[in-house]
Amino acid sequence: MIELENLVAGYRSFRLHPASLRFDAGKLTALIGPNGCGKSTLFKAVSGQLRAESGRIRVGGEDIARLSPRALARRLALLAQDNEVPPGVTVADLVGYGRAPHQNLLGIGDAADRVLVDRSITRMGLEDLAGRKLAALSGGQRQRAFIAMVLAQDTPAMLFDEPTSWLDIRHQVEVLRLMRSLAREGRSCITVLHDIPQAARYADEIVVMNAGRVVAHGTPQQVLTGELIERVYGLPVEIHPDPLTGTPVPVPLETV
Ligand SMILES: Nc1ncnc2c1ncn2[C@@H]1O[C@H](COP(=O)(O)OP(=O)(O)OP(=O)(O)O)[C@@H](O)[C@H]1O
Repeated sequence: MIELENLVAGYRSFRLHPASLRFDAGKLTALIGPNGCGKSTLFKAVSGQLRAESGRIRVGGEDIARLSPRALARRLALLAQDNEVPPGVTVADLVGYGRAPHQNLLGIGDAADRVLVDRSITRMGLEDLAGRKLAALSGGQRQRAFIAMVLAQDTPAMLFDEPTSWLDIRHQVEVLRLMRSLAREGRSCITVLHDIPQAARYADEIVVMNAGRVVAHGTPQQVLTGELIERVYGLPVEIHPDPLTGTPVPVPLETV
């Protein structure tokens, strides 16, 4: 479980308004909101990359301010939005880095680590690319390698910042299904998504942010009203049911 209690964090020119939220284990939550509203800032605070100015963040009941970076990395993994590609590193190396927080200080992994690395590579369909250098991969292949690294970290809490960007439609669906099954395994999973129909289909809950504030939190049916989408995104929409799942789909009121 991830709990935020009156969390304030940010930069000189941008600050999150005090946020109190609970992300339960077993649930996939989608974090949505316009560009620049503070979604990545929230993730940076929860993953310890950005110090909270006030308030508390608990992961699995423990205050992250009291955890070492290594101890936090054994509890929470983050797929960042912009991942640097270290030169010379192969897919298998990168996925192996996911095990680092669990290994001794010499970085020596055991058989169980290797099994997890192999399983993560397979789960992302990267078997044929395992020996290839990241720098020589396409954007989508690289994104899948970074997701595999998060899988190998095997933490009870996982944050994904726009995991479907760069991916073709089949790989998008696979990643959405993967995040759901990671949640069903008992983890707290939170993902930033810009595709609202996908968020509504796959997420158990949706958190909506606007201008640094959490403005709604609930099930897709509860949260995704035309009034809210128009207020938050400044775009008039009509809500239609998804033809397969019945979940809400905002349709912009504009014809080409
Ligand atoms: N390192 C930084 N230093 C100063 N300001 C920053 C920094 N990173 C982000 N910001 C500012 O904080 C605000 C929120 O940015 P953030 O990246 O959290 O938005 P976001 O909701 O994730 O946006 P997007 O959907 O475009 O990814 C923006 O106004 C941005 O310019």
